Amino acid sequence: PRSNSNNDNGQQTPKTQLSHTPSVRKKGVKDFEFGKTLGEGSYSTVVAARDRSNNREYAVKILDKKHIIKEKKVKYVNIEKNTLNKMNHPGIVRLYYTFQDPDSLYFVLDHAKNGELLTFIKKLGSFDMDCTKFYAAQILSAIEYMHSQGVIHRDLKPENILLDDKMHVKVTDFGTAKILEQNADGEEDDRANSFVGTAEYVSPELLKEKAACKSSDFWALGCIIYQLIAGRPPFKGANEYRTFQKIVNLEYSFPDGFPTVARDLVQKLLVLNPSERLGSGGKAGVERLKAHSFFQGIDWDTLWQQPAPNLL
Ligand SMILES: NC(=O)c1nn(CC2CCNCC2)c2c1CCc1cnc(N=C3C=CCC=C3)nc1-2
Repeated sequence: PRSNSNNDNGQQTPKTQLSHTPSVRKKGVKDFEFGKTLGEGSYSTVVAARDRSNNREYAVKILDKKHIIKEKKVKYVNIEKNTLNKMNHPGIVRLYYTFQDPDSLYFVLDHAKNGELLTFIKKLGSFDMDCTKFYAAQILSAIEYMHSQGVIHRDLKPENILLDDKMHVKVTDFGTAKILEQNADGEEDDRANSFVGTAEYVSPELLKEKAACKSSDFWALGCIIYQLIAGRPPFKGANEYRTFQKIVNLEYSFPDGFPTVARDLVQKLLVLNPSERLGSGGKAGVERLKAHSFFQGIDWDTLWQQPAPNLL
């Protein structure tokens, strides 16, 4: 969590505002030189941008106010901003500050220059075990942190796992995340009933009970580890309905040559009952997952300081 002296600009304002201290000016569109479009959503566009004052590169998410209101997405936009504001971890895209103009909201975020993990899976076909272990460990480290902040991502997939200039993981797209503390009174979150993630990575409990839980992110991790090695996700039908059927019936198989230790881990993550999934059961559950022999050799304390293994 940021120190509470940070203003909207994410900049430190001196605790005692001395009279001669210049007031911190809010950034605006004119402070940036916008470049290529990185992605488009139904009510947002993400554009690479350079801050003219310090030449720093960002990804600026531009949200159209009229569209947000028309599509009744105000709640999602607030969830995304509140979630990102809570996050302070090397494996999660950082929100530096926000500003607005009459038509749009602007979220100034980390720019992950190497794009989506999916691009590298497609380019390479599959990852070797060292690369798979490193990226699975970084994704798990980011999930562990998110959960410690009471946040479930709910839509983890190789398209939302970005890679920065050091080829380290940057998880993004928290627009459909669930903040657990919002249901302090234990009320079922109505969004849990409406939102379903991306077909290939959605957990059986989200399909059957419409109840996302932390364990749903571990299910997605199992699908991603399988895909890093096999080059394709474990559950893929001719259409979304067929994919959902495969998931709830746990209908998948390992290709020949799938490493045994990875097979054992995936089998312990792709478990229909979320409470029996490896990783579930709070901190102790995550520690059991991190201790799995698949992660042998991973130093969790220095993981984010290590150079990424060479993918190519
Ligand atoms: N929805 C978002 O918040 C978001 N969307 N993108 C681009 C998407 C493209 C499709 N797959 C998911 C990401 C971003 C962000 C956060 C902030 C963010 C930071 N860096 C990048 N970098 C990219 C570099 C090359 C290609 C795509 C993205 N992208 C984003």
